[in-house]
Amino acid sequence: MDYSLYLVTDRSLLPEGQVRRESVNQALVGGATVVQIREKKADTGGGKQFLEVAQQSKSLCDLYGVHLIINDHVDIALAVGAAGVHLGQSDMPIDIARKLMPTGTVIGISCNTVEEVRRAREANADYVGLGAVWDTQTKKLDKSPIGVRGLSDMLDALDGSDVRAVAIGGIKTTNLARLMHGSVSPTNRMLDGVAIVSDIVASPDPKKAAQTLKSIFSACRQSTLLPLARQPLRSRETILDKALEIMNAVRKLNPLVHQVCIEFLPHTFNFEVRLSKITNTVVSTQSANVTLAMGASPIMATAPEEMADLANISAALLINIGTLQSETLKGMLKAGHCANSARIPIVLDPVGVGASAFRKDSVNKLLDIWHPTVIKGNAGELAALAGSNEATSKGVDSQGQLQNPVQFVRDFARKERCVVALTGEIDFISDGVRVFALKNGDPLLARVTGSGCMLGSCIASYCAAANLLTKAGDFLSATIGAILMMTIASELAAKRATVNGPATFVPALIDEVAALGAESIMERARIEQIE
Ligand SMILES: Cc1ncc(COP(=O)(O)OP(=O)(O)O)c(N)n1
Ligand SMILES: Cc1ncsc1CCOP(=O)(O)O
Repeated sequence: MDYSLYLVTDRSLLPEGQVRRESVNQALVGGATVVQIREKKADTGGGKQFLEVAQQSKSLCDLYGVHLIINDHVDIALAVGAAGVHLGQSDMPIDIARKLMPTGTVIGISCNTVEEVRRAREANADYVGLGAVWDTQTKKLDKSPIGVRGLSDMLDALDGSDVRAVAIGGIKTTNLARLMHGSVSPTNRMLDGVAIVSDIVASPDPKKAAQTLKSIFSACRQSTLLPLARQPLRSRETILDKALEIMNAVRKLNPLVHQVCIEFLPHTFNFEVRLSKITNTVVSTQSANVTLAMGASPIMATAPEEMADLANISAALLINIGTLQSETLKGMLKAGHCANSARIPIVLDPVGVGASAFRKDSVNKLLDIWHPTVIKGNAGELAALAGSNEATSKGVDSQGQLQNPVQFVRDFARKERCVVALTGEIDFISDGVRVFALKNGDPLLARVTGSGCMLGSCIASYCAAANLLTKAGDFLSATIGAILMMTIASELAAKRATVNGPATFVPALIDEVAALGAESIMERARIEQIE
């Protein structure tokens, strides 16, 4: 059975003038691969009404060779010869339904926790409906939404089994790509399908809605989600060469602030990058200045209304939560979503995420809606995000150490499916396969506010350039390159005769960023490939 686009019906959501049969018909033309009859209104109207809807749907599905599933009612499934039933946790147990239904019947069950997935597996369910992923208007939820990243552990619990998995709840064309990216398990297990109610049923054009959902689903399964292990492995030298190539490209970016479009002149590599930044207000001048010093062009903007426009003219997005407020959070949600749609890299700097529940909830919300390209943080921040208590945050600073930073950074990158940069005395960077340790940097970096935020700006600028250089940007090299540039610039700045301490260090650092050449990087880079 092909679970990819699993339509769940609900006629109470039909737009005015639309009839149920035609809505299902259009969804089937658009590519729905399974249809589940879930008609709560017909349910309360008695078995006869539900039976009629099920019979009508069965003949329609037969026309398209698509499987029909009945929600909750084994008797109706039997009566219409449906391919299967979908059961809730408080419905008839799977083993009893299995006894009543003919051999080969598909039995699916709703799961909201890893434990429920384990039980479904033991009970030989054919598939699990994982949800609700997000809040939904279609049903009053009695349990909290799982969120995209929660799905990954549930998929992991199915590893090595034939049980298929579909996600349900709040899934729309606008968040499907994030769902597909963010839910992949550490063993590369992906969703087999997505179950949709309102985004198809309530649409004025159910055929188009189904087509769009199906094409996003297929594209995500085929391309973006190539197992990490299949990515080419890279040596230390190759990574450094690539990082230098990106550095050289960044050095040639035109620094004009008023440039509103991206120009790419391949023969000279003299292109202009506009970097859209939602950043904190403590260090925004410094962050803007370091961006300019590198050659990129910053735009500081937070209003949700302008995010779509900015994503179209920006080459990268930096999200820094240093001075997070409810209003800026809305802008961040929208900005990341628009950046994902425009396929520009997003760098997330989760400043002090472990310091308050508001920050933690907010970052989890962000990561449930959009997919970051790079997450950069200190041990306390990344531990808080990964749910580990090995290191903690004191305000925005980190306290305590990670026992095994190499394993931590690799596993976290693998889980989030992005590049992770763990900053500290030694910086560890991983794409989930390779792990690099960088040992550059002057201690003065830790004595001034905003050096981490400036680093976020550098990484975002390098990712912008990497994305412009090749379609599949090399964000691991870009992150390494940016960290090397910033930390080596700090070493050179600290040596300057004019630098007497933290206050004189910051302007010298920005000067060194502006002046730094590839030779200094080659000479000074202390980079080691650990894995
Ligand atoms: C594919 C899929 N997954 C989950 C559900 C929810 O089913 P259930 O828990 O039985 O809740 P109700 O549908 O009865 O509200 C589903 N229907 N389909
Ligand atoms: C039946 C069900 N079970 C969990 S969420 C949900 C409804 C999903 O509807 P929508 O796709 O409109 O969010």
